[in-house]
Amino acid sequence: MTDQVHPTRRHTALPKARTLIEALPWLTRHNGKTVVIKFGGNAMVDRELKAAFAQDVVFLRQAGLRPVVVHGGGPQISAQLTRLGLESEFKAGLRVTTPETMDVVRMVLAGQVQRELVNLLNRHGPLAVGMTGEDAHIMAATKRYAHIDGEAVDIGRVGDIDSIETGAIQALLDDGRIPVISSIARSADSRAGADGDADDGADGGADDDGDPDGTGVYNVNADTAAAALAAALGAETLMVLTDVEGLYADWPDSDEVISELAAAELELLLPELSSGMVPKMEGCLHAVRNGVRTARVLDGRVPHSILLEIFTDEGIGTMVVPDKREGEPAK
Ligand SMILES: Nc1ncnc2c1ncn2[C@@H]1O[C@H](COP(=O)(O)OP(=O)(O)O)[C@@H](O)[C@H]1O
Ligand SMILES: CC(=O)N[C@@H](CCC(=O)OP(=O)(O)O)C(=O)O
Repeated sequence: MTDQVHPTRRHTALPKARTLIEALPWLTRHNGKTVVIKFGGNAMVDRELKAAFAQDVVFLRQAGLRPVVVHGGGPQISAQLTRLGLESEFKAGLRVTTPETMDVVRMVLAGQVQRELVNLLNRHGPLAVGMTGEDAHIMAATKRYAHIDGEAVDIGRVGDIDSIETGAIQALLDDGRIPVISSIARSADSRAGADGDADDGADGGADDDGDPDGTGVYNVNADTAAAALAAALGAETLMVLTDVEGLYADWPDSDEVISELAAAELELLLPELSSGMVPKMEGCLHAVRNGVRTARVLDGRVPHSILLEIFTDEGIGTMVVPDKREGEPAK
């Protein structure tokens, strides 16, 4: 019998076959499971990287998972504010959001960043559908304060997730689509037929949050939104793609990445964290404490970081796992 495959071709194809086989346990374990992927604005370095991200997400979908994308866009919002001659100010990692800033946040997240990701995903088929948390009442929020030195500081129309309605997202997933969600929420106080105000409307639409138009929308940090969504959807995994390799043990003095930590360990570490890592790690903690099996912080600047995570036995970045209950066997 003659050999059907040329020996050289067989030689080069073998490592590819091995790589695919290596991913089999991960793919089998995650088959039919929901994975929430947060793509941070800082990780969206260039179009090529964003296209590679889109390929990875489509790969997961074609491999039988239910991926949901939540995107950020902090640097993109800041750039647009600068173009408009407006300042960017952050407190405890959260953007101080005036009504004017809120308009820009909404415009950039829903009109620019989300559109680009939907466009890149849909090059692979009619898969992605973009929505904000306002759509179909997906996310409702209440006013969030920045906690600085034990004080609650007013940072405008920044919201904390109050409730999530997963119906629209589940319907899209059931239909084989990839939901792409912008982290904007309606006010939990806004009622059908009301003016979106938490107050009685006697001030002509303004409320205590500085929302003169009474639109009743909140700017939610994208890490916070992704974590809340992962928990509400009962996701298997939350992947947070950012612009560092993971959580550094002693940032900025050292770049030693913490590869794994349990929820209780992370809780102890939280007060020492700064800037963008605060909402990120708070989000990971929230996710694993609310049913998500693992939360990972990955370096989104590395092309195909999602696939690398899957195809690397020990994984990459920082993994947060739930606390092991006494008597529970190791997983
Ligand atoms: N302990 C830490 N480990 C890693 N990064 C940290 C740490 N503390 C603060 N950071 C900062 O957090 C940033 C990531 O958060 P952020 O800028 O909000 O990113 P993204 O846009 O992806 O959400 C890093 O670039 C780094 O400057
Ligand atoms: C309240 C708050 O800070 N909202 C963020 C929303 C976008 C975001 O979180 O984007 P990244 O993930 O790229 O940081 C902001 O206005 O920048």
